[in-house]
Amino acid sequence: MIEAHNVFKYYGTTKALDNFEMSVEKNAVHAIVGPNGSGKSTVIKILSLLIKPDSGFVSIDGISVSNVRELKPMISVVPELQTIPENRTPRWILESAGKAAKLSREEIKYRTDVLSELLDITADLDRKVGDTSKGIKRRVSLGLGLINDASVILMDGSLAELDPGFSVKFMNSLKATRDKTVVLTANNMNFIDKVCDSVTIIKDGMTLMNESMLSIREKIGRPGIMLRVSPINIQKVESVLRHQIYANRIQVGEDYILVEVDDYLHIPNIIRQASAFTEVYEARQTMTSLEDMYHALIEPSPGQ
Ligand SMILES: Nc1ncnc2c1ncn2[C@@H]1O[C@H](COP(=O)(O)OP(=O)(O)OP(=O)(O)O)[C@@H](O)[C@H]1O
Repeated sequence: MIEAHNVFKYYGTTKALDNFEMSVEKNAVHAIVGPNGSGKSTVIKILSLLIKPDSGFVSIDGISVSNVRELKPMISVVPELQTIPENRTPRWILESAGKAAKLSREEIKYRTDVLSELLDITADLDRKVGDTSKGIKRRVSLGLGLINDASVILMDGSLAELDPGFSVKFMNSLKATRDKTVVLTANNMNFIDKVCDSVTIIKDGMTLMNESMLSIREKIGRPGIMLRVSPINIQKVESVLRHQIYANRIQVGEDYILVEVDDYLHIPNIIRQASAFTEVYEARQTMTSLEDMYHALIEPSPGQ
């Protein structure tokens, strides 16, 4: 639904995007992650039709981003916090945006009510934004991004300052509508893992990875167990475990053994075998996370 291929973008002599590639499926929630200055906002600005790529191809629903007039009604960008007027109420702000989007009076009323519920701002609807918390201001900005019911929602850091519980609930409600494609920038891997359908990892304007969470989970989702054990006989335990066909990777420290397996089913066997030779103080399931994968991609290994 959203395609970006061979995209280059310069600001003067600064190369912000360097052969950038991204594919996002229709109605997916997609995260762009990367270090500061890697080009995330530049991608969002191109999709928001605010700037043009220098070369390459970017399209939404098969329509090139150069076709601004056709694409504009399909896209909504969650505005930056500083654009939210402090001396107005959330109700006034949402209703004014509804009028600007040429919605009917009934639609404005309906959408303001629905959004207040979704954003959990009903109690603050008639207070001046300046008298409310930063979180409420954020929620109002999200409301502005949703008021015209566009099919593509762009969020550049728009979920910052919100408590994680709210962000996950909010995104899940958006996903439940099944008629919105959301592209967001975020750096909380736990949040991305919970709500996103796909991820692009970007560094220095280049795509390091563009994949669905499903295929990422297949790659990283190898279960394991961390055993905290007595140092006595630890080598014996290691040698026994290394002979087990289901123990894929074993890491041993002074007082721990970390074993990766194909299936959680094998974990009781591992605990049993370790307990036969040494004392096991703690057994904890582990899983390589999206965060681990991100750091492995972003941070070059020593010698590189
Ligand atoms: N208007 C501009 N003029 C000059 N250089 C710019 C401009 N906007 C961005 N850049 C540069 O382009 C590169 C990519 O910036 P961009 O804002 O897209 O990165 P980002 O990943 O969103 O960063 P952050 O996480 O810090 O917000 C950076 O080197 C940045 O300094």
